[in-house]
Amino acid sequence: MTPSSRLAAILDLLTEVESAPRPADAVTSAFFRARRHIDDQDRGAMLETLYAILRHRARLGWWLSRQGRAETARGRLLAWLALGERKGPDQVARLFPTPLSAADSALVTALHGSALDHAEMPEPVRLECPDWALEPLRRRFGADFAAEMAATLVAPPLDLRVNPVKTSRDQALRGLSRLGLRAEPMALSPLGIRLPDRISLALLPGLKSGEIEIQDEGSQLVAHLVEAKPGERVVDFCAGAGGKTLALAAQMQNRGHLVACDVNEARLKRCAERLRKAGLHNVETRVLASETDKWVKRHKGGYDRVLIDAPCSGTGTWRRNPDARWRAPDLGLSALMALQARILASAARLVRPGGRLVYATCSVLVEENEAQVAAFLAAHPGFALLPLGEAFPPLQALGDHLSLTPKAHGTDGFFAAILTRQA
Ligand SMILES: C[S@@+](CC[C@H](N)C(=O)[O-])C[C@H]1O[C@@H](n2cnc3c(N)ncnc32)[C@H](O)[C@@H]1O
Repeated sequence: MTPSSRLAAILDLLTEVESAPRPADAVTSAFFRARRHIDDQDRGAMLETLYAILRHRARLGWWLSRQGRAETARGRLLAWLALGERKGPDQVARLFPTPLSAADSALVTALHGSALDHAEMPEPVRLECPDWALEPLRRRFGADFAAEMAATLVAPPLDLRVNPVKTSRDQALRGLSRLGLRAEPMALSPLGIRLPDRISLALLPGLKSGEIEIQDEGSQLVAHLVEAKPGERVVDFCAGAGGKTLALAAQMQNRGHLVACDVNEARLKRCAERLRKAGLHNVETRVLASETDKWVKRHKGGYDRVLIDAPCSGTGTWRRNPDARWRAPDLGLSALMALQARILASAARLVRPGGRLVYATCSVLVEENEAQVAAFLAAHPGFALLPLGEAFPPLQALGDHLSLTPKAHGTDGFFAAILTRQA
């Protein structure tokens, strides 16, 4: 691609991402599937620019409205070229795929030479924090609020989890090094591998063969804390497309019974496909009508381990999905919290006496995490908190709950509490 045709494609992609109600990663996958002629190098460069623009969305919007421009994809791309790539008006005019209007040229001329951040920007704009999450995040992070928000604006490394049913971590590391890729074992997750450099996923044949999966270290640790053992009966209550189901089934080495439940049938179908590819066949997928589906009542006390990876605000995923912060949770925070409490109370019935319940979210908000667990324990005296270090000694220093954040731990934001049902 010439620089100009690449910019035209970026503008098309950005326009689609901004107009579609779906997450940016889903839109980009569909975009490139429909344009197989775009090679890996161009695709990588396009994604880099797209994600840089998404990470600066509020600040670019602030500059546009200061110049009296509407916040459109075209305006944002022009502002990015001037502020982020520091291109002058002549360069932008040469590169841009369509002629610049007088207003476009005026915009680029006005912005050229300025930094992306400006002293007059309100803090939520400078930190790219949406209004709906401002107060809960300030409460959660206190003096660390700005630093934690800044950490969500740094591109994350590529995290992989090895599928122990097909290979070992050492073997996978050797394979990556033979491909000339820098890869290191993760500090905390025993099956994790981190690739610090940006690479094309096409370079990883293990993804196709099911030997490795893409999974953030925090998500791997949540699955690890379930400690599902071969031969046990386990439920993944909010299994979705199966990120953690795959990890649990692999821990069980294909022995025992794992039920992957969700209210969303399409996600469970995707989960079943991924399980097949990974060579995991001890899993039953089950569509629930709601968290109080009759199936739950019929299987009261029937499972050794239950994982609830609850629907949540997703505030822990902003580093990987920078566009997610601009989509307020569909339900609103308080309805989401009420749903989490209902799911927790209902799914807890599945745990046998002496069994383990893990409540997890990819949120960093206290309301969805510690407060939710405290309310559950107060209402369910038959359950007790198992301190993290007792379940997995390498995490002892983290306190009673797993509470990960991008700044403090270099992972996505994840929460997990381990609860045991008294025998
Ligand atoms: C955070 S996502 C799960 C992600 C998944 N565990 C993974 O690791 O890929 C939460 C899931 O909860 C499901 N969910 C929402 N409401 C539910 C309910 N009432 N009962 C069970 N699952 C529900 C959603 O469909 C969604 O797939």
